[in-house]
Amino acid sequence: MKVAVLGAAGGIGQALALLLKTQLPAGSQLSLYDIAPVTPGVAVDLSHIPTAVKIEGFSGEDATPALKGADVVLISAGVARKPGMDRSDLFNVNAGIVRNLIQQVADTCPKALIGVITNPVNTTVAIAAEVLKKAGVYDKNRLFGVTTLDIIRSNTFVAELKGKNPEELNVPVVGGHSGVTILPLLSQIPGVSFSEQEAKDLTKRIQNAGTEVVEAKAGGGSATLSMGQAAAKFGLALVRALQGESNVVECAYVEGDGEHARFFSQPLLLGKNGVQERKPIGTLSAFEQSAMTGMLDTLKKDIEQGVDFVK
Ligand SMILES: NC(=O)c1ccc[n+]([C@@H]2O[C@H](COP(=O)([O-])OP(=O)(O)OC[C@H]3O[C@@H](n4cnc5c(N)ncnc54)[C@H](O)[C@@H]3O)[C@@H](O)[C@H]2O)c1
Ligand SMILES: O=C(O)C[C@H](O)C(=O)O
Repeated sequence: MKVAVLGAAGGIGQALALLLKTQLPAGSQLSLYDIAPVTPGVAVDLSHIPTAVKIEGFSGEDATPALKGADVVLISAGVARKPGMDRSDLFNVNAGIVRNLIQQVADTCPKALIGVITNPVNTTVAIAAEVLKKAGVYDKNRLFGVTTLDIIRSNTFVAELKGKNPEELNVPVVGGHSGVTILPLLSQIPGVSFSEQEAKDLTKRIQNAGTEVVEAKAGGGSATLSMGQAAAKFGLALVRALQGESNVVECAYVEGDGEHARFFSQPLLLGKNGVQERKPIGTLSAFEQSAMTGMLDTLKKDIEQGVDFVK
């Protein structure tokens, strides 16, 4: 099993690489790539950790050596937000970066499962899909926008509010990954209930959690460590599914049947070929239903922007 991390010298990339070096199954290969010249050094540093995971690092303009034979590709290359910015403000720089890297994935490891972390995820995943389509290798079951951070944040915040063990919670979060498009389904948590006001306030906190970190870091970037953990959780789930483990279910932003929007985050059963089954999002509360209706225009515009960029 080979996992490639693109953007591996960055805040997320280094945290993710550390977690993968220590948690990938024995015998796996971990390949790091970033334009930053330090990347081979990051790999040397991690190589001294005594696990049976072989690691190598590459830098420069060409990601091909890192991508050769990759089964899973996780992409966090790109710029991060500063206070006062929306995720959509990252489009101008990150759209081109994602287009270029996905083109290299299409050329080198077209069958890999791809997890896009780079923001704005609502749009960069649409860019990735269109690039893969143009290259004739698009499989909608193999391309994911990584929204796991919204789930782990929801688990944490719900646990804090309700005195629960966060590790026993798994809050489904559907929609997209920015502002109002992030919709935690708080009504579906077994054994936990919320007043109308609690549900409203908590939903808002989850939607603004990225901004909470951006403001706290005061110009020093956005979430990197919690995102490293989230990306590792998602990447390891893909690996477990590829290895034949059953009942691997994670929420992620994928192309579905278009019932709500072309791309939509929902619970997915993962298998050897990526998405094995798109699970229904279940019954929504009146508040969630209205939030869902309210987000769709924004989400569809975000997707359209990505499609237009590649046209
Ligand atoms: N999906 C999510 O939930 C989520 C969460 C947090 C951050 N993000 C996004 O992840 C991205 C990375 O965040 P970060 O904090 O790691 O940023 P960072 O600046 O710390 O790291 C980004 C890395 O990308 C590299 N890079 C830039 N252009 C590249 C290219 N063309 N090819 C290869 N590497 C390139 C840089 O050298 C840098 O090492 C941002 O877009 C951020 O908004 C997404
Ligand atoms: O908020 C950001 O810009 C980064 C990321 O999408 C997050 O949710 O923390």
